[in-house]
Formats: sequence, structure tokens, C-alpha cells
Amino acid sequence: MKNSLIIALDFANRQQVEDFLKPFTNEQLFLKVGMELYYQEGPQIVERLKAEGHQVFLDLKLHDIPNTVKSAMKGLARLGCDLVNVHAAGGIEMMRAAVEGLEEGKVQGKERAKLIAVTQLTSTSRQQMNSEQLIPVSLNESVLHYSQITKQAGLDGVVCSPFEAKQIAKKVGADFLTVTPGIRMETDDKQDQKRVATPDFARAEGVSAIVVGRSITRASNSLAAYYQIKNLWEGISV
Ligand SMILES: O=C(O)c1cc(=O)[nH]c(=O)n1[C@@H]1O[C@H](COP(=O)(O)O)[C@@H](O)[C@H]1O
Repeated sequence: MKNSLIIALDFANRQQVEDFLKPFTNEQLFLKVGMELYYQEGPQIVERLKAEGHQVFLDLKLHDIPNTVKSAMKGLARLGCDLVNVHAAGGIEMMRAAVEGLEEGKVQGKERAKLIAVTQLTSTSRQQMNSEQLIPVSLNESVLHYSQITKQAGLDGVVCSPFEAKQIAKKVGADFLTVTPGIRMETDDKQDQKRVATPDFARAEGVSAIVVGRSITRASNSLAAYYQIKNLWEGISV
């Protein structure tokens, strides 16, 4: 899990995933299945990627009453994913229920998936958080607070941006996972992301894993873009 580069498979169907993965023939990848793909292809897409030897982050960002989240997690646990998530805004009781569901549903003899909570989405700015969510603090404070309650609920880590990761490691613990999307190369378009950083900045901030979508999946040469980002992330100069 630590030092992973997770590719966000934000595609509409299995065929598009297969086309994207074609050039990566000998690579064992860490792949993220999000709502777009999962809602179209269902559990089979996860089972298929696992059968091909990839690690899978199932990113469905559960956020509901504790009982519903617990039952949903119990079902998801059977898929044998490596990483799953909820929204920290669901609260401590909901997050504890998610852990219970994962434990209850886990595949016999296998480790349960790691569970992380989304703090403030990387598409959220301070101004939006203050005026729309009515949370009158800085993004750092809000993300740190969500990280602390996530730890209290017994989860393994959080989704945050690289800008908050160092402080989380200091205040919540160095082994608490910080998984960071919003990764872009210097010249890339930010699109809908607000808190954006480069792979080498993320490495310098000590994040556990980066999540990269469009900078790889929409690149004219995805394999080359993947290696370029991977080298920066791993601190390899070419
Ligand atoms: O939970 C996530 O993965 C997530 C949380 C967050 O705060 N921001 C965020 O961008 N993501 C996901 O990370 C991916 C980022 O994609 P790109 O912006 O294309 O690199 C998308 O699949 C998002 O759903």
C-alpha cells in the first residue's frame, strides 16, 4: 500500500478499461474503480481486475446511516478489494459501522481491505467549504479534524491532498495512510480539481499513495505518461 501509484479508471465501461490496459501487458497495477465504472459494470469488474493480478481500490465513498453503511461494506468485503472508502462527514458511528461490516464480510483466511475516509474533497476550496458547508476554519484544520475522528473510529487512513499530509502524519501518526488525488504534472490542466500538486511534491510531503486519473488515462500515450509520473513519484531521474 505504501508508495503506491493508483490509477483512477474513470471509464464508462469494461471495453474502455480493456483498451486502456492493453499497453500495460506485464505490469501489476494498483487500479481504482470509482462510481462511473462500478455503477455500469458492477462487482464483476472488480473480480476481473483482481483475477488479472492487480490491486484494487474500490472508491464508492459510502456516506449513509450506520446500519446501511455496515451492510453495504459487508457485501463489498466479499469482493476481496485491497482498499475501500467512506466519507468522514458521515461521522464516527458510521465509520465504526463500516469497519464492523468489513470485518464481518471478509473472505476467510484473507486480510480485510484497508478502509480510508475522504476528508475534504480535492475539488473543494477553502472559500467553498466556508460558504457552502458553513465550516468556518481553514482547509488544513478541517482535514486534520476529520483525520483525527477517522483514527478514533479505527480506520486505516484518509483521502486528503498532499498539502495536508505532513501535518496528519505528525498529529495522527506516521503509519496512518494518506492517499492523495489531485495529482498533476506542472503543465497539466487542473480541470475540476482545486488542491493540486505534482508527484514529486507529494513524495516530498511523505504521502502514502497518489491517485492519478486523467493525466494518465486521457494522455495521448498513457504508458509513457504513467512512467513519467511513476519516476517522479519514486524520485527516479531519467
Ligand atoms: O476518493 C477519491 O479517490 C477522490 C477523493 C478526492 O478528494 N478527490 C478525488 O479526485 N478523488 C478521486 O480521484 C480521481 C482523480 O482523478 P483525476 O482528477 O482525473 O486525476 C477521481 O477518480 C476522483 O473520484
